[in-house]
Amino acid sequence: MIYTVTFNPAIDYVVRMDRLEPGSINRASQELIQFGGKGINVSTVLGNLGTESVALGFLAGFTGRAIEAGLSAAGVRTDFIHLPEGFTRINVKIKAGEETELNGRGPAIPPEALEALFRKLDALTGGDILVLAGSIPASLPSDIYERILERLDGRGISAVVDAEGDLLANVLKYRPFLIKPNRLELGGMFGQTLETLDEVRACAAKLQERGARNVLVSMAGDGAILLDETGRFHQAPAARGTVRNSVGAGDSMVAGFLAGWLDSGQYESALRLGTAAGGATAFSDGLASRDAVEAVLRTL
Ligand SMILES: Nc1ncnc2c1ncn2[C@@H]1O[C@H](COP(=O)(O)OP(=O)(O)O)[C@@H](O)[C@H]1O
Ligand SMILES: O=P(O)(O)OC[C@H]1O[C@](O)(COP(=O)(O)O)[C@@H](O)[C@@H]1O
Repeated sequence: MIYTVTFNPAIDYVVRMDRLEPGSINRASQELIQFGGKGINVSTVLGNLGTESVALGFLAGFTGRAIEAGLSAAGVRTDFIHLPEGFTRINVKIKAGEETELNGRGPAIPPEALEALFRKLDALTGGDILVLAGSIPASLPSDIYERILERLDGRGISAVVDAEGDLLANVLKYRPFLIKPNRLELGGMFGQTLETLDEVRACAAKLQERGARNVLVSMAGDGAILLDETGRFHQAPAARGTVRNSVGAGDSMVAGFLAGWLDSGQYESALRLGTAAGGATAFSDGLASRDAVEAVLRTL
């Protein structure tokens, strides 16, 4: 079974307008709600592709209840821990020519709730896949992903980590099956702005040397590169289409990659389905549907 963990889910409130003027009243020409947070997006797109998963994590308040109801209406299995105080954040994504994002902090996660998550993770067994994705609320220690992988180490569970900075750097020693930084996040880990593909490849190789088995670097409209565990580089140009809303494109790529890998055991096919899912989300208003992914696949 695939389990996704989202420490800091979010309602993504996506608004479109011609122009954003700071300091004045801006009115949206279109608005849309997505039940998000990185692990949740991965579960949703996996479900759309016909691959079952269980979404784990923490929810609070009315926004948390809305996410749980929305996921279950979409047929996604969930097993969230409900926090006693606060509310799940609302992340505002403004599309006004360029994209501006305002991501909330999220509720505090008390030690008992964290312990409850650890107990759920203790039930995972060999062959399971665990996706740890997204930021963590400020109340948690920054080594939390590391602690989870330490606890699961040696049990035959494949980890997928989509996170930034130290959250990602500190798990590499546990040999995660897959990591998926985007180009900006990858460069940030080395204090560099990555301009050329050679620079991207060199940084991906450094993360593999530190322990990651497969390194998938997404580069939005410039596609992605994969350094697979055999040391081979694969390059995948982005799909072509009209971009509508790229929120969740990276998570969709992770979902497509996993579904493709489970189906074929081939990295090339996994990357192809990842590229199609990422593109299909970028070309849709919400996350990629199965039909949208299949339509993009036919163009690759
Ligand atoms: N503008 C786009 N055109 C086509 N494909 C895109 C576009 N944006 C994203 N994608 C696809 O989705 C993948 C992940 O997107 P990216 O924006 O790099 O991830 P993240 O959301 O994690 O920053 C890309 O590698 C690409 O395949
Ligand atoms: O946990 P973080 O890093 O704040 O990111 C959360 C945001 O990322 C998203 O999961 C989208 O991520 P991607 O665009 O990178 O795929 C949104 O749904 C959510 O608002």
